Amino acid sequence: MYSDRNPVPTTLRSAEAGIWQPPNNPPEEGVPIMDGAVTNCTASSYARARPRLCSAGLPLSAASTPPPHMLHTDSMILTSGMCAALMAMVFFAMRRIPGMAPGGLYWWGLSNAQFAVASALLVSQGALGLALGIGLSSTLFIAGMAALVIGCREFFGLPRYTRLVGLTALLATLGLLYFTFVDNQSLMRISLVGGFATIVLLDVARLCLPGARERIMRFPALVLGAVALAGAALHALRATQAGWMFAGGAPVFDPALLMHVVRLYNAFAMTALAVGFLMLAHVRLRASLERQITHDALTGALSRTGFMDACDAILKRADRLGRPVCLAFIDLDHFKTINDVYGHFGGDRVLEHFAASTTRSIGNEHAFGRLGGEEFALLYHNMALEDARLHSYRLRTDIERHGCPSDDHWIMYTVSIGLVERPPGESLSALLQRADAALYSAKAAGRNAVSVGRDNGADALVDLGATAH
Ligand SMILES: Nc1nc2c(ncn2[C@@H]2O[C@H](COP(=O)(O)OP(=O)(O)OP(=O)(O)O)[C@@H](O)[C@H]2O)c(=O)[nH]1
Repeated sequence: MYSDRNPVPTTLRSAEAGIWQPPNNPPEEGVPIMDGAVTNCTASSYARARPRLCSAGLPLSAASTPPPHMLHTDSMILTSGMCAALMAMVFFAMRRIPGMAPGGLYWWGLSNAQFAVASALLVSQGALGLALGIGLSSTLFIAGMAALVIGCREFFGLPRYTRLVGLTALLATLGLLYFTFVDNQSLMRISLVGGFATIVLLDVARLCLPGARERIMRFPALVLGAVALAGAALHALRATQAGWMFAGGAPVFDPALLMHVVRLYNAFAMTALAVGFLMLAHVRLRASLERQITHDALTGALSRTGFMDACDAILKRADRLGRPVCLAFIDLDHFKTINDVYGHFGGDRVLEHFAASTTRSIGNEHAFGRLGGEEFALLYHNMALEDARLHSYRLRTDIERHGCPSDDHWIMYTVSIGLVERPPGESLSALLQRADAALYSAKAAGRNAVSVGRDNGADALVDLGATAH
């Protein structure tokens, strides 16, 4: 039935591919949609070809209604545009959560808003004409892609290169406008937009995939990387083929089919990328909230809650493996006086200095936390009493000798430490009480001291510093 003089109508060819294109919504001007005689079908030639649907045995009513098993590209683009609009609202709303503002959310919101408008323009191209339908929607698509990659760079804490990305997007847009209004060349438009999308998606994949190394980011990072890589491959293929055809080469893949696949990909990817970014933002928000609960904001040491949780885990492990555990209760001496002399800010510097010095002096397997004010605790895991006493002694003497650097002077301060070893099976609260009692002894003995508490409740004061009084 079909020949070079009477080629297969687009609807039927697309139907073979499982993709339905409504006959009264012609493909982009000048895009070759058929092999054989009609190699450069325009809207008008498409309109001329339309009656052949009927002569091909397909009634017009059937041709204008998508068969139920096929995909309707315009509906998909419109649906994904609506999803993009919703996602934009979600990103802008999330941005208001404290601490989330510099996480790329503004750019992702902007990008989704641009995709939403671009989708609406794209599906209305029949009614809006070339300028708004193709020109503006492609411009918005380019701008959305630029915002997407800037958001990614900001999220991962890298330089945003806003000017470079913006300049590249501007050049692509100028080329697009030239090949729309000055020299109407759809193949060059496809090349430009596809080339720009390829670069952006490759960069997004390059930025996201390393995030998969972090356990909590693995899933969204892999999803984003895979979607971006697939998109980069598709856009690169279409852009290369369009450039090749512009240079006079014959198409390797069916251009109409490729166009539909890319459009379907874009419709799917807009939502997939937005959901992926949302998952990344959620992971970041969760980690930040967890850190706020488990860590002290001023010193970076574990908070009381974080310390208790870490102690529970360490004690369970120690019981299971039969390992020794010691607990040191540490209090900064005369801290009220430090505040009075150096101000609250000076006192804060001392707290930060002590936490940093202690953290530096212990490994990751021990737990160190700020229990409140100027009180800290250190749980030594897999360390017998003598080693823990030596560490406590060194910590006390280092603090006493070096003090805390401040603007133009040193704030000298000391610490008192109560140390106990845990007999197997002792509860955390009992251990804490004994360490507190040992600390009380160190304070009572004049401060700047390490007091070791014994199992039977007696304290053995083992070391007093030079400045103790
Ligand atoms: N700068 C600063 N001061 C704090 C902070 N939290 C608690 N403080 C102060 O720490 C001081 C603790 O004073 P005290 O409990 O009397 O203890 P002290 O002066 O260290 O005396 P001793 O423990 O007996 O040596 C109080 O003045 C609190 O205001 C903080 O986060 N920053």
